Amino acid sequence: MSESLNPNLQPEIVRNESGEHIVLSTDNLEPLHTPVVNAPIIQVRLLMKTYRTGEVDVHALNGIDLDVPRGQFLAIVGTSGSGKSTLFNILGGLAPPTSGTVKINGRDLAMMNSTERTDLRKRTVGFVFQKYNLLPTLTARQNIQIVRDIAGRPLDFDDQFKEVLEMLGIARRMDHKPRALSGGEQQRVAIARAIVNGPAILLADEPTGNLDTKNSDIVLTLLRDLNKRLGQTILMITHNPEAAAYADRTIQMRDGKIVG
Ligand SMILES: Nc1ncnc2c1ncn2[C@@H]1O[C@H](COP(=O)(O)OP(=O)(O)OP(=O)(O)O)[C@@H](O)[C@H]1O
Repeated sequence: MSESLNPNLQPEIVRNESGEHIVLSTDNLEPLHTPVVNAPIIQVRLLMKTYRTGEVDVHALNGIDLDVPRGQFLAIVGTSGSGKSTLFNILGGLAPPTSGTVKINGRDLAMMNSTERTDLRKRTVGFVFQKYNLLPTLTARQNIQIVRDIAGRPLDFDDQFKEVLEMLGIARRMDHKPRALSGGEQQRVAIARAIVNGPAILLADEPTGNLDTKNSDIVLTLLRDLNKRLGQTILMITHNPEAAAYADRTIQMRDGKIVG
């Protein structure tokens, strides 16, 4: 197992000397918001994904090259069917490419065994989806805690996570089940769940797709705060140019390629 996946070196949300919460990265145990001039945290080369449906090949990704520097907030826009979700799934280790390479933290996904890929999904990458995907029978607190329990690192909410919950504006909603929360609150619980293991990368697929303008603004502002204050690298898929405006950089996809 590589150093970056050593459980003793996994990213943590900790306090610095000024009492601020910061994220420590896996590979150098430096705060992620300290500029790191070496390799991009995500490096994609000549990525192809072809789906075969009957006799027809669909080239969902058609030669993607992409570098994402550590700590960047990147928006991925593009028309329906342009390959955004396919790219998202491959970057998160949820699906294999047909060819090409993806390196996360300098490690080639294709060279990882299934345990290492599971570790990647549990510790290095956090996911936020359009439909929140909270477990309906659990409270907000339990929805967040379960992720830490699975990783074998039970969470002390008060000590370790309270300020993050305050920042997300959901500290007083922790004992409610999802049905008692608004869509915006559910998405903020989903964001808390996605970052509770201190992942270096947050992948968000249409995180505001089900929200009204007011709640969209709240969620997007929070993502930007996470990026600026905690140094989280964020990749966000969106159809909405106003949402993309919250990011540092926007790439546009068309027909499985990056076109701008
Ligand atoms: N499992 C699959 N089998 C066959 N074709 C697929 C599969 N998944 C995606 N595709 C095709 O691959 C192409 C890219 O799809 P993808 O879902 O990545 O696009 P997208 O940009 O995320 O679209 P949307 O914005 O509508 O979610 C589309 O033509 C789609 O029909």
